[in-house]
Amino acid sequence: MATVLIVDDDAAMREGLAETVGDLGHLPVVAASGIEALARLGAGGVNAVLLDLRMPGDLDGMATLARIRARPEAPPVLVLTAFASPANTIEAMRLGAHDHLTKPVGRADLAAALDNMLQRARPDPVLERPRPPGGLVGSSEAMRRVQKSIGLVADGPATILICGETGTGKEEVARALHAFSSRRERPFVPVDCAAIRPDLLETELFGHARGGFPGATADRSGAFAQAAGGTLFLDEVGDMAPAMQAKILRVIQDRTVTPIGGRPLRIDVRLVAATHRDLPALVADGRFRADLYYRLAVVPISLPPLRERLADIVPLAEHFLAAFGKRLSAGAAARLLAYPWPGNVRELRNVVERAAFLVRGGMIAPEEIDLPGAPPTSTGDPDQDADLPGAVARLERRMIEGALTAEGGNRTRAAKRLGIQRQLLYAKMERYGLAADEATLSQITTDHVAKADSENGEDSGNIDRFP
Ligand SMILES: Nc1ncnc2c1ncn2[C@@H]1O[C@H](COP(=O)(O)OP(=O)(O)OP(=O)(O)O)[C@@H](O)[C@H]1O
Repeated sequence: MATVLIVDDDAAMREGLAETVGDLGHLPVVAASGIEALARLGAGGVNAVLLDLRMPGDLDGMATLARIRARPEAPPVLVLTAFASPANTIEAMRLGAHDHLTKPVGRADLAAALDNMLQRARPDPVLERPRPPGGLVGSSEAMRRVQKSIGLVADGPATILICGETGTGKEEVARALHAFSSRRERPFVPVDCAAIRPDLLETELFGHARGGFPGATADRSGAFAQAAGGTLFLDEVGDMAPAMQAKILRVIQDRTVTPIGGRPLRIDVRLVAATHRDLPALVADGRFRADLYYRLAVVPISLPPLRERLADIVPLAEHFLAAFGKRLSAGAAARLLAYPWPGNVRELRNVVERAAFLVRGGMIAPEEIDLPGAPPTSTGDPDQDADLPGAVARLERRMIEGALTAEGGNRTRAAKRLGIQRQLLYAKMERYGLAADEATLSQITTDHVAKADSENGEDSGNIDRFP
């Protein structure tokens, strides 16, 4: 049995969590604020902490997390929030959170997280001022995994390899790695290795000395020197010619670069590389050096294509439209959800920005979304749209929202009402961005559901207690 400190300013949530922690065989102790939590920790004996992020007062959840993790022998901290954002996910992981879960947290998820955190604690607290918010939009499971990885590795020295189809946001991830690292005040220098002629790439990366080759009339610093103290982003590294691959490998091994015709310089640069190619396949074909691959892929981060993270489509579109002060209609959102996005986020951005430029009103209608191969069809009433996948997606989303509302947020009963398995309901909620839909779910309180559950005599092992 472990002693688990629950820190939440919401009494109902605190008590609901305490009950579940007790049911799971542990001893819950509660604190209503960060100050109270620190005082309780000072008394000793706490094995793990469940921490709400959004708390009033000077010591909010993030500051409390930093203070807890700065303690000697800090217990592991699981962050729970109804307001997950890319920035607070990355920041919490960077500050040493064991994990970052969005409320509602199901009993099974809580049990698994507690088991896991009680088995191993992460040391190495990092105490620094808050970071700028990242530009990485997305709350799909895949994107949250990426955000957590960024938080875990941003401050370290490891070389990162980001893989993903074109337009999935690899450069955006590289920028977030830099923005959340201790190097953020220093330059972030991107170099697109595929866009620069092979014979010019060496100068571009390493620079040259005056007279280093005919026509070199002055010294020129390369990208490695320009990124000193910061991050060098080598995009499309899979397109690099073999000779250049050998040179980059040498730079990584020796931590020095030699400008053409110049003397070796020691460098302090964090290297982040990206490719849309299948590098292991290129290695197998002998077209990419295996030794360089292993040096680059110390920490691999994989970005799935947008069609596999449907929950990100509407938030991304809204994010791009917000710059124009415009919004998506439900019908337009349904059309975006039904399209496969071969060009990924870049294509989505182009499509919605084109609509924003061309539409005078504040709301983008379905027929104003111009998608390749899908003739715009609408009478203006979303229900009259002729595109079947869009209409089906819209109906499905509406039915799920209706069932969740009717069942007070209880997913087990909502799934029953809809006649589908609970797992399928979860998948669909994720797909339509309903899992993170605060408006729908965060208003439903713990005791409301706990009461409904007890009235219905549900098996508590199957019930999500924290809607
Ligand atoms: N998660 C995200 N949040 C906000 N904007 C994003 C996100 N992902 C991608 N974008 C935007 O989509 C566009 C394409 O992203 P990016 O250039 O990072 O993709 P990429 O994978 O590096 O593309 P390529 O393979 O062509 O180099 C950019 O305008 C970027 O700002």
